[in-house]
Amino acid sequence: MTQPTLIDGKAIAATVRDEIGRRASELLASTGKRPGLAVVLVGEDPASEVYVRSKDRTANELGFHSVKHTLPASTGESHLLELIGTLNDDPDIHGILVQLPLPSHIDESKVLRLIKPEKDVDGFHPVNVGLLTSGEKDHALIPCTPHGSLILLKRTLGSDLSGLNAVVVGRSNIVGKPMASLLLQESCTVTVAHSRTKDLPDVIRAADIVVAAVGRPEMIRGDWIKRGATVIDVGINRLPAPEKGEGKTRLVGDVAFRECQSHVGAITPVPGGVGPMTIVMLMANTLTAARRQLGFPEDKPIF
Ligand SMILES: Nc1nc2c(c(=O)[nH]1)N[C@@H](CN(C=O)c1ccc(C(=O)N[C@@H](CCC(=O)O)C(=O)O)cc1)CN2
Ligand SMILES: [Mg+2]
Repeated sequence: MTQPTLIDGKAIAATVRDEIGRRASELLASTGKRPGLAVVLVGEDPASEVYVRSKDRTANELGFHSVKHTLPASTGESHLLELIGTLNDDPDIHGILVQLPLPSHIDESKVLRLIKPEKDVDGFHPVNVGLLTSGEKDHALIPCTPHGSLILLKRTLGSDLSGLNAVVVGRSNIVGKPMASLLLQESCTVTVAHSRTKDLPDVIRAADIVVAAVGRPEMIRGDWIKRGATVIDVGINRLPAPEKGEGKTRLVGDVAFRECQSHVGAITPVPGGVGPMTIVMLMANTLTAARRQLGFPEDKPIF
């Protein structure tokens, strides 16, 4: 049994992060300014708290100006909108991120639409979505998880993905749809599969590239994946793990990892695959946003 290539998201994220650090230092030397990031968390979801802490810490480690706004779950929508307005007007803040999900009494799309598109480092504003889907991605801010996933694919398969059959499983605004747009722009033949797709195993069996973003633990079985395919598992599902002790949990992806090992070409682990890329691409977007706002846009996108 040949071992598949394990796509090491942690190691690849570290190289991207080094490059961001270098470019942030250059920016500081030429403008006296640091990229500024504001991260907003509403509520006490433990996973969101971990992600927000990690974003704030990474920004600080890179020498960015970083502010964290932690608001109680009872925060009213108008209060959150007011905070976004203040951050939109703050010249030291180049990137604004509102951690999702928001509490159910807040209209998520209303909040995301208020963020200035040039500060929308999540790439969720309709202006950025439009730029990405209309083939103007060099002027957009691209959602972090799909952008990071594309970098993992290119580091694994090389920069030319044209003609490959890609199946994206999941049609969310934050992963599935932007991932499909990115792969289409790489001239892949793209299929977006979802909960209503007929004969899902057979659809996936045709794929050279599988991007799994369904949010259902190990839903995609090993025998659905063709020999030699590259698998990007975006799923992060926390399951009880009593074998590790009382109350303990373990993380699994959307793909049954062990069933794939005998025949896939390359696969991302969970954890340690796509997750670390999400955080680092947020830093890349913050740097890009800062350069544009300070009048130093890159000649071409950094990544
Ligand atoms: N505003 C946003 N909200 C959310 C996003 C997003 O991109 N923007 N994505 C997810 C959560 N997320 C970042 O916010 C995120 C998820 C996972 C990881 C990560 O590094 N995962 C690790 C495992 C971590 C663990 O042990 O729990 C890994 O996969 O190795 C980073 C960021 C939803 N919300
Ligand atoms: Mg994400």
